[in-house]
Amino acid sequence: MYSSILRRHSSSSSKLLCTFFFARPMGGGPRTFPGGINKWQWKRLHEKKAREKEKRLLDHEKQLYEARIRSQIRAKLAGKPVSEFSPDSDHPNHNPMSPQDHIKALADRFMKEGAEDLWNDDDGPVKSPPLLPRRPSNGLSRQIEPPVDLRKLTSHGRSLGPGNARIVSRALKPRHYSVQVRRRFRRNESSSSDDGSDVSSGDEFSGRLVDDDVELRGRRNVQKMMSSAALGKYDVKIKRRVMPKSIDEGDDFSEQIELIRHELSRKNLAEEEEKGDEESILSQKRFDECGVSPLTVKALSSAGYVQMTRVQEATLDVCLEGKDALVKAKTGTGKSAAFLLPAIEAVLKATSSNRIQRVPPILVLILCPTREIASQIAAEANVMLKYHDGIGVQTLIGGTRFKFDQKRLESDPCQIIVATPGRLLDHIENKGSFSVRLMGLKMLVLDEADHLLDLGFRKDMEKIVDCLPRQRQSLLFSATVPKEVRRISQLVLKKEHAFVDTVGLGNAETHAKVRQSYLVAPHKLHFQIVYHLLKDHILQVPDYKVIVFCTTAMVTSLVFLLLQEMKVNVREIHSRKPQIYRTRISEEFRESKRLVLITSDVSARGINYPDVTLVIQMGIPSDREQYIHRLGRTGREGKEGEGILLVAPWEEYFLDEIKDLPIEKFPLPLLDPDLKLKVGASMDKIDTSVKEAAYHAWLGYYNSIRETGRDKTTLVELANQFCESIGLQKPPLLFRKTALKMGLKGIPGIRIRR
Ligand SMILES: Nc1ncnc2c1ncn2[C@@H]1O[C@H](COP(=O)(O)OP(=O)(O)OP(=O)(O)O)[C@@H](O)[C@H]1O
Repeated sequence: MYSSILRRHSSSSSKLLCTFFFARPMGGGPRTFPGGINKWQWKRLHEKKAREKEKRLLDHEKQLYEARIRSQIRAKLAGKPVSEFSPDSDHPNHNPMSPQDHIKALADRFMKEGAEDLWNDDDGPVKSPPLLPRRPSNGLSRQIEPPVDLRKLTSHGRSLGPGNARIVSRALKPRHYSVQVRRRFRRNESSSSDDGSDVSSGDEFSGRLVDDDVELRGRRNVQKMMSSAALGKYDVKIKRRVMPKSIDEGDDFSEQIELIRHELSRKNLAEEEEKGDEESILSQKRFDECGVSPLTVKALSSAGYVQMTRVQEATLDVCLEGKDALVKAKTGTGKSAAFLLPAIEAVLKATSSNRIQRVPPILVLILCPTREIASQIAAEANVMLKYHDGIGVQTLIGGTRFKFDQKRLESDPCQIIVATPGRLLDHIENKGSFSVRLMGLKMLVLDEADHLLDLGFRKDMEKIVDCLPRQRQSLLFSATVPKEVRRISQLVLKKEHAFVDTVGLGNAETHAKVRQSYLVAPHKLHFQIVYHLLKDHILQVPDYKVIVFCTTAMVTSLVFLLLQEMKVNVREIHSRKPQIYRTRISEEFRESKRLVLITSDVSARGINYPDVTLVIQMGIPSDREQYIHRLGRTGREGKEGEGILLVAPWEEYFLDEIKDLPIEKFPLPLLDPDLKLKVGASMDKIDTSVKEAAYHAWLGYYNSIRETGRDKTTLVELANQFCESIGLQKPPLLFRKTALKMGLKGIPGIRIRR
């Protein structure tokens, strides 16, 4: 209604204005115009006509342009100079052209300005066979595509858009593309291409700084270059490239073929080398070239570290510049040193300004999800600080005496703190002076960042971040960065942070050198299968070192006792063990060989046990990320490893979450008939209280997983199957309160304690 009133008002006011205008001649132009229209209507009419004329001209020009391009292609096909042809030449000569000219014609066509508009689906950018096959076929048409000439064609100094680049040939090596754009194309092409040689020269593993903005621009570019206007039927099809027999006569191609062969084998070799390089975690850069303190370099080299790993190389510059960063790199690739190096530099920088303060500030705070990781990082920091007098590192972790922490903080006020969130909060909330010291913080690091930003830690994290100064640098590191975490990371990071992804979108987050498989078997066979797998592995790998992950602490304890009973050389680590015990076992396992560690998820992330040969996961992990981190305990530092996931048939749904990873289904092994009796006899020796605790924990674990916890009746049935498999006659009693909390009260099969 408002708009119609407005319209009416404006038309009446313009009428008024016109009357005003034409009532009094203003000296320019007639009052009335042909057809009795007024000046404004006349003006609008002419503007419209001018626009239409302009459009017609443009259309005409476009047609001419297309015709010109077509005729040029015909001309090149005919092997005549372009100038000889006019767009409407009546007798286009389709003489066969030389192979070089043929390719040059193609390349030229796509290098013309606006050529992206000439490409359409008929040209088959993705589906068409690559111009340079790995092995040249016998057909001459394929053999005569010397990459040397193609490179010559690009040296015209013309800028190729990525869209063109994928078409012209990978042999063109468009070095001026940004890494992320090239990667995108390689990924797109990888499924259809058996070549991919050029694009893979973009280091798959090497650091990729993906500024969000740049990423977006890259994507827009791609879209632009994928324009779909067409050359239609005039386009040069691959079929036409077949060399007519006549051209063979008198021409000796043997030299050229030899050249191509040589070129291809050189390329294949380079590819192999690159592949080998990709699997190595080390980069070409040395620590003494990277601008960190010589004392740190000295400490690193005395610990045997000379070259940086790829993640270290990719992140160091960004971190040293003081930018916030979110870093994703595969497990076991040296992320700890990647954040410790800039952390030490931050301390050096802050202490060089040398303001003597009564209470020295904490300059770097490193947060980790488990005590083991915190201790490990502090140990690594101490190695790097070997020659830095006056710089210290301390841990604040649960499981130790709070008072003891306080005494250490007072007697040795160090600049770097490595902490678990819970204990850190205790200090923040209980000791005012600690919060004051935190106000000088320069750098916050979150190791295993996705886990720390997970629901379990989120509240603590929010409280901690609230107590920190806003003017600080924040670094987030993890091997897995789910989309949701990227969003939540804004809680800690500045908006304009860098995202350094050394894995690369679409690439597996696991190591190629780690063989992954899964077995599906009913619960009652799980213990027998695990024993069989261990025995088999121990026979095959003399220096074996195996980690078996269990779903919960109490199930871990049960599996440990069972395997110990069966004379396997085992140790256990889980959250129900005292910290001092955990630390001792952790150190023992780190140093040793020929040992099996049975553990819960406390060892899933961040812990560096060198040379683990096999990781077995009994039952599904809580999510995809946890699977990757557990598996990441093997195949560290670019070494080989193996991972086996053992699931019950109803857990198979989880495989969907990891279907993009290179995991294969293995058939069930042939189990020794005596094994059932052996397992049964050993199980009988285990205390019932351990089994009952395992049942409760099992129920709690699967109840907490969205997919399995939904259908309570099925869950309880499955729990009772587990119960049978561990040799319990009846499902253990549950406290009413617990059953209520878990939503299991009244579910058939649940027994409530009276
Ligand atoms: N520059 C280097 N040269 C040689 N070895 C290195 C280098 N940097 C780190 N390492 C070693 O690589 C191993 C793995 O390092 P680290 O534990 O930091 O990996 P990570 O990426 O943090 O793994 P996770 O994701 O499991 O936490 C360690 O043994 C570490 O000492």
